[in-house]
Amino acid sequence: MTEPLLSVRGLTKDFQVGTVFSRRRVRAVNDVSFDLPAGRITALVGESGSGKSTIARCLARLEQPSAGQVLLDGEDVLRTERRRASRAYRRKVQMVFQDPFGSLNPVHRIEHFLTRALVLHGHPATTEALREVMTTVGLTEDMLQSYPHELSGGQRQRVAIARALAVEPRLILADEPTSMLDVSVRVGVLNLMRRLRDERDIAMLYITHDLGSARYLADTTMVMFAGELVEGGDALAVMDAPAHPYTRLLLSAVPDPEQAGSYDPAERARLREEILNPTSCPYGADGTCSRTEPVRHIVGEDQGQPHWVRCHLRAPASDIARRVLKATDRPAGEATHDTAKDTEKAETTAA
Ligand SMILES: Nc1ncnc2c1ncn2[C@@H]1O[C@H](COP(=O)(O)OP(=O)(O)OP(=O)(O)O)[C@@H](O)[C@H]1O
Repeated sequence: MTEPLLSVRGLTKDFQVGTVFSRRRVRAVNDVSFDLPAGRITALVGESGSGKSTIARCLARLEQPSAGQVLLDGEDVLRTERRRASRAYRRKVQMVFQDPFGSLNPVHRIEHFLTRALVLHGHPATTEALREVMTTVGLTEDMLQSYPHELSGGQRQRVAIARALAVEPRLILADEPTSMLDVSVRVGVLNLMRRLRDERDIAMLYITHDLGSARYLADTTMVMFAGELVEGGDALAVMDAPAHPYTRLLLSAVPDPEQAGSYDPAERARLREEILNPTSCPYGADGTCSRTEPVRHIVGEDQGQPHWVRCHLRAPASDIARRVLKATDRPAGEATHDTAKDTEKAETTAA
């Protein structure tokens, strides 16, 4: 088995919120570990506020993790580049933001964004280089002279991907890259990501709350709930045989176009009840999962689709590690990220 390109170990992120008089800590990400192999798309799915963007922002070094390791090619960059990421790290790990409108400054032509990315990372911004990167993302060379408002949302997101690609990254962190796009152009961006994986061996972390697109695009899927990873593995295995009550709840919201009546509000209500009901799901009010951490174990072997889940309900009794967790705040409130500022920070804070 080949080494993963990037490994995350025990990643934890706390935010301080509130006023000077009522400071409190919000744990947005708690002890998360996973690998991102080259040439694979890994989807990170979960509802709003579950901590997906915080993970991406920690990996892009826009946020400083509170604890954990981020190993790029086996080297813990949080130790070796403690204060801020090196230029080499930023070149290898690029981020594409959700908002294709906010991430491109309207006063500049497209050529400016790509030239700037190339120059910042030490590549000559030749006409040939610009043409190549535009062609790769399915845009024409004449669009280099356009302003962002002259392009469609889908085209703008392709420019954002082109900007990331210009520096020849090995990992792209794509945070809801299609959620602001019209359905008709979404699939084009998803297909572009797939092509980049296949042709350039790029690793991708695809963050989404759209399970349909995760199923369409991803090789591996990880499910995030309240700051923790609860289930993961082969994308089809997770989607076809979800083991965690929360994954089943998420999937129950996705209608199957080939199956009439597949969106069943009564079934969805039952699943929600299963999560909230202390006798059926320890994530509920009896708090088993907040007192003792469920260990990862494998499910679905009997159906030939093994993947992992962290759930007391699914654990054989012998598997349950009775490790007492520190009391942690659960995520609350809304994140306020400014895409334009983030883009600028991601570009310019290279050491
Ligand atoms: N800068 C911040 N300051 C305080 N709390 C934050 C900050 N950024 C995120 N959070 C909190 O951390 C939690 C996780 O937020 P995050 O944006 O990572 O979730 P998400 O799963 O990406 O949601 P969405 O899909 O809505 O973007 C939320 O409760 C959020 O309010």
